[in-house]
Amino acid sequence: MQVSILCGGKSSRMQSEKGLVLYQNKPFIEHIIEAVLPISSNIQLVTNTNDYDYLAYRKIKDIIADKGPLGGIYTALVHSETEMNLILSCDIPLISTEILLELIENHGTNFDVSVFKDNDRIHPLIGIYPKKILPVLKEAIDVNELKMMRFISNVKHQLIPITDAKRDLFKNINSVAELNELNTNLS
Ligand SMILES: Nc1nc2c(ncn2[C@@H]2O[C@H](COP(=O)(O)OP(=O)(O)OP(=O)(O)O)[C@@H](O)[C@H]2O)c(=O)[nH]1
Ligand SMILES: [Mg+2]
Repeated sequence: MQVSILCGGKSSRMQSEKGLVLYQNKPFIEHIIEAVLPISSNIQLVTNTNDYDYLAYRKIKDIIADKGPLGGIYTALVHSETEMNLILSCDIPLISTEILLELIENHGTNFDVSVFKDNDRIHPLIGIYPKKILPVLKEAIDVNELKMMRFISNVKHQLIPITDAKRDLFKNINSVAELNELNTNLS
């Protein structure tokens, strides 16, 4: 299974490349790769900068620039060699192999997209996406309808519930304040 990590955002809240900020002295991206490796070493990073060149995984640039995570997923799927794809954002340093396996194992074959849902929200950037949804993604980009939630509602999708106890694993860290809190509370 192809795994794609989206590293193409503007990091405007973090103000430095989000995938490379440190949690427990290790860049976020390396935490994520570590969680992924027991599942697949077929990893590609969707990034528009050279900041990730030190990592020995394939880097690909957004085919259509500035289309947000949806555009990143589009690029990931165009380059993917497998029908089924695990898509991850670069700002989830607490993600674990176990929870990713839970997603993969619960992905029903009669659904196209599978994403986690907790009590508050859906997590579209920890998800299973098939190559066959590429035309739907392209259409969304063409009409500039870039909201992930809107996109998901337009495809056959499965919401996989997660318990409150596991919620922290999904924490996405967007700002310096959130990063400081993470490093203070959880290290
Ligand atoms: N490839 C690609 N990934 C993107 C793009 N925009 C956002 N992402 C990724 O999508 C995930 C979630 O995006 P955001 O939380 O909005 O990240 P961001 O845009 O870098 O940060 P903000 O500027 O603070 O919103 C992160 O992994 C980003 O790297 C894009 O245009 N291209
Ligand atoms: Mg953003």
